[in-house]
Amino acid sequence: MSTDENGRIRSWTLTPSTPRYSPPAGAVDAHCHVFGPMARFPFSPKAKYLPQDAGPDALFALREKLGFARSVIVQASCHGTDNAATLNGIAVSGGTCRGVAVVDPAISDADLDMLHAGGIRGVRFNFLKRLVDDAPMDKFLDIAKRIERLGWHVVVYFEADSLDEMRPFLAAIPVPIVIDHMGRPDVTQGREGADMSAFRTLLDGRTDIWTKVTCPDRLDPAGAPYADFVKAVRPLVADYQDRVLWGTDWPHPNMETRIPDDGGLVEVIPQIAPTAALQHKLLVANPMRLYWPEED
Ligand SMILES: O=C(O)/C=C(\CC(=O)C(=O)O)C(=O)O
Repeated sequence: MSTDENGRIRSWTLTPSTPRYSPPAGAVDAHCHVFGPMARFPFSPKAKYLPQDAGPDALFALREKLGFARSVIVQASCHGTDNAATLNGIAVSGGTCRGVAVVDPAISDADLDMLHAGGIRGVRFNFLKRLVDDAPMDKFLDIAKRIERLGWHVVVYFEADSLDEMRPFLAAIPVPIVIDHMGRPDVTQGREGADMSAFRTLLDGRTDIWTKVTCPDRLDPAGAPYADFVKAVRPLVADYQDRVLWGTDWPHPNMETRIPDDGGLVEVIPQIAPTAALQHKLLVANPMRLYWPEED
């Protein structure tokens, strides 16, 4: 763990390995964040963690090293509902980033339009109590209805033990849904364990629910090379191949005691998506359809 003299935490490695696996041309990292830089983009007073700066330059350097061409910057809870840092990351990317915002339920239509012009293509609803103080389903549903005209989707972050209470809420959302990190299943239960089975039932209920097959570092307690994650997730990628996304999750918020090697995370890709066709869907075709539909 690295904490600086101001108590700001670094949850990412400064020396990632170069992966042996090379992603296909045009690969998209569909889940990453930027933190600050704080001097320009202060953190929210409600932030549950205070990270060191992890701005667009560091994101782009890592992306280059890992062999990715584009990124989807997901607004992290430490920036609250002020999306300025995310918009800045998109603005300086020369068209190679799009984003997912977190918005105040009272946001105006004009401000939603501004977010769209800035490259935002979805809104994130975070239900993790350790990250946010409240998650009002009725207000989230209202936002989900209001973003339909923009062609956006929602990204929902919850943990496996709350899946049942999420079902009616998810069923009422009128736009495509992307579930972060498969709703955080216990991957040690295996491919047919209770968590994975419940999650598959959710995916089977609607063809426009997508998921990010991300975060072996968060989900597999044994750590690299993440054997349980691979065993549980590979069948999911095969069975739902047109609605899976992959991302680094850099700079790995709250992972300061178990900082992953980003190169090692990339090595997991060919294990969960073992053919070139699956890799192309996971890393190029699927994220392009969702985030750059005009190029599809
Ligand atoms: O980045 C992630 O995917 C996961 C996070 C952080 C997060 O979501 C946030 O700060 O908004 C987590 O589990 O702590």
